[in-house]
Amino acid sequence: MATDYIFEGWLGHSPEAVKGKMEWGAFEPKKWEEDDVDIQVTHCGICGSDLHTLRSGWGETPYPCCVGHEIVGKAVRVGSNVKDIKVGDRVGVGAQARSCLQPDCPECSEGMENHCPRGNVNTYGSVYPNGEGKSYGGYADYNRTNSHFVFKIPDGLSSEAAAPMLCGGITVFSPLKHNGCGPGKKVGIVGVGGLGHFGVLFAKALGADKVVGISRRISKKDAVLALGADAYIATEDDKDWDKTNARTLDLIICTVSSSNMPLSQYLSLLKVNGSFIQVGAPDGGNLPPINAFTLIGGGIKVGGSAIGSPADIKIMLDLAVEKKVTPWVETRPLSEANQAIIDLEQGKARYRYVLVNEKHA
Ligand SMILES: NC(=O)c1ccc[n+]([C@@H]2O[C@H](COP(=O)([O-])OP(=O)(O)OC[C@H]3O[C@@H](n4cnc5c(N)ncnc54)[C@H](O)[C@@H]3O)[C@@H](O)[C@H]2O)c1
Ligand SMILES: [Zn+2]
Repeated sequence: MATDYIFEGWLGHSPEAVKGKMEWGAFEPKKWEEDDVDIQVTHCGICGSDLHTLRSGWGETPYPCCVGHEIVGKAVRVGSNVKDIKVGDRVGVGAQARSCLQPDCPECSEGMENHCPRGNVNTYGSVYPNGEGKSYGGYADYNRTNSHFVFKIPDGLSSEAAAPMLCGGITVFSPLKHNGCGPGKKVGIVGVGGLGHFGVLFAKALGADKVVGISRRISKKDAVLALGADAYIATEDDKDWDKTNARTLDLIICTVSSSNMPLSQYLSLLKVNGSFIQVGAPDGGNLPPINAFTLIGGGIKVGGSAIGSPADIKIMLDLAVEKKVTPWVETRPLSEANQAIIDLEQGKARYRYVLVNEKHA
């Protein structure tokens, strides 16, 4: 197989990159190992995390950094240890590129690689252990990732639909699945952006009785109902929304990453024994304070969730085919990635931008 391609992509060199200042350039992928797959990238979704990382919102990013962790493309080089992927297969990579995968790791050996506390490497902006290099994401021509975190894309899914599922989709699918979303349950999704729109789609696909989209303005109502939500709450436009809807939901998934969101009011929407799962990740990490009596009096639980395991990603992709889950995607040329991140920051995406690599698609 030919291995004479070069790794090039959009590189952020400083926090200014988030203002549309990424520059095209070459990068050195991780050192090749026989567990790896090289992917000729055709599609890459734009996740809110790309913006946090470009601006060093979660701590100093190791620039230069090529973001993008919703990658789909063609396998062009496959290591000799890799069993289930062939050259030519259509494959994808999400937000995780490595975990320790050791038999004595409770998380890895029990299918929770996404929570592995040692040797975890993000698809971009991480440093591999043992001098293998840095990780670089999918706003690029090629990507190199350990095959444990490379997924075959089922025939029933288009590449532009599958790409954003690999981070945006799994990040809501996993907490929905693990917190009882299904028949008989009423589920709220707070923040209807990329993740939130997947929250509505997957809560319906999992069979929830009622799915409520919760966002700030009334202007998104028709679109969110068209996505499949049964009801909509506009927290800045509906008067007394928290009182009218108090104790109506079994589960809330919150995708908002603002440190001053009305958290106590969101919690008041939960029934006794209800769960609130935070997936939005604010710059700096802080959420608004929670009053103990809100938790005690309401008998509610607050938790968090990180992306999803490889096993859950496969289950999600199969469910998406079976239930014909169709994300609302707007494709943008990879050459215009800088404008696309500006537009996402300004809230223009409806609901996920997917970059298409004109050279390979
Ligand atoms: N937990 C994880 O593993 C994980 C994985 C992926 C992304 N994330 C994080 O999730 C967050 C959302 O990512 P995304 O890709 O959906 O971003 P996005 O920009 O597509 O969507 C965010 C949405 O939240 C809305 N919003 C912002 N402030 C709000 C507020 N105060 N009230 C209600 N809505 C508000 C915005 O209008 C937007 O629609 C980001 O912080 C991202 O880093 C976490
Ligand atoms: Zn992401």
